[in-house]
Amino acid sequence: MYKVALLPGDGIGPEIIAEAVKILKAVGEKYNIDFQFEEGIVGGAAVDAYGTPLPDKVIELCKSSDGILFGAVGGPKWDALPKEKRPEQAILGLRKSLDLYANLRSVILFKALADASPIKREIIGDELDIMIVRELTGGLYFGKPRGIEKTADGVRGFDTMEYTDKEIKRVARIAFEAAQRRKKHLTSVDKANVLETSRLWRSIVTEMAKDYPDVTLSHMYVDNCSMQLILNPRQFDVILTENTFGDILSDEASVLTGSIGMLPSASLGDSKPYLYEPIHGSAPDIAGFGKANPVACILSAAMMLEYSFDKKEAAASVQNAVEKTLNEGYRTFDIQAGAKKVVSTSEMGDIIKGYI
Ligand SMILES: NC(=O)c1ccc[n+]([C@@H]2O[C@H](COP(=O)([O-])OP(=O)(O)OC[C@H]3O[C@@H](n4cnc5c(N)ncnc54)[C@H](O)[C@@H]3O)[C@@H](O)[C@H]2O)c1
Ligand SMILES: CC(C)[C@H](C(=O)O)[C@@H](O)C(=O)O
Ligand SMILES: [Mg+2]
Repeated sequence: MYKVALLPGDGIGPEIIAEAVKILKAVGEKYNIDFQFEEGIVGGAAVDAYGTPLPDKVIELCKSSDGILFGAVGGPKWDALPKEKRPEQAILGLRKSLDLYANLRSVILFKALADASPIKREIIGDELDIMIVRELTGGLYFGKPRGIEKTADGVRGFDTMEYTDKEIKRVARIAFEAAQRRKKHLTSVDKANVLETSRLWRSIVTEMAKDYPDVTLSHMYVDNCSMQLILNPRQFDVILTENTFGDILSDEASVLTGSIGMLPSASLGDSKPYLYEPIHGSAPDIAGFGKANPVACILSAAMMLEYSFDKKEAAASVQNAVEKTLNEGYRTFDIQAGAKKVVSTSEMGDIIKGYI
């Protein structure tokens, strides 16, 4: 029996979580896996209900679970709140309090979606499989001091970008090991021509490469990487980068696959529970219309089957069901190119479920 904490959040969060649960239940029946689901209120919904985006009882629920499936948080309703009350604190707080320092963002182009990508076919090819390993609990997101303060002649806003050797080593180890299981090529992305944290990052990653002689390591500046992802995406296997760069590069990389609604992620640490979430946000512009693509959330659930429960066959069945659905021409509105039929969020979930 696996206890799964469901944290739907705001906007399209509840819509996509409902589809992922549908798929997990179907997988459970087929592969004889028992799930016990328990829901927690986070983000703007929790601000409205409890006055805080991440209630203590949700952290307790997560700590007592075997896996956490997170939807998305945020929206215009809560944008003017002070930082501690913003819905985004829910996901930032969970990552930090569970020490989930490595975020694996899987960038896979399904063959059927090659025409949904705005990148020319000859550049993107038929298949694309990049793994972005994003550091998740350090850098600008959590560095101190930070703030906004009055000065003699105006106002000053400041953030701190910081990394320790230990923080760099632990996430780099995960990236080297991921490369070992894949095509054995690691690109470490930094801004070592300007930033001190990047210079430390580069020297540590270079030193560590000696322990992974089967992995080819290269370094790339982040500005060049943002260009190379569009110019020649097939050069990449595993990309390792710090928190802010990884946030930006992964949204960019998602476009290669046709839509940000296709990209799942797994947030891992030294101990379980791990957390799984699509890389996209709460998409307030389409929330409530049944237009959200549930695939990123469904594939996040598949990552949970693999990384938290070691159910590789069940995880592969979800991946295959998504592939069959796309091959049959079913599409949500964000990936319409080549569609035989454009379907709603819940119809997409039903069709995928049918192929489990
Ligand atoms: N992990 C999270 O909870 C998370 C991640 C990113 C942004 N956010 C928050 O979400 C809110 C909206 O942010 P944003 O608009 O910058 O980013 P977003 O990812 O929510 O949306 C960007 C664009 O992508 C589209 N999109 C996103 N997911 C989609 C899906 N599954 N199917 C189809 N289209 C999809 C949206 O409609 C929108 O046009 C903000 O409050 C932001 O802070 C939360
Ligand atoms: C909502 C926000 C805090 C979050 C981040 O910046 O990490 C999101 O953009 C993401 O990519 O998961
Ligand atoms: Mg982001």
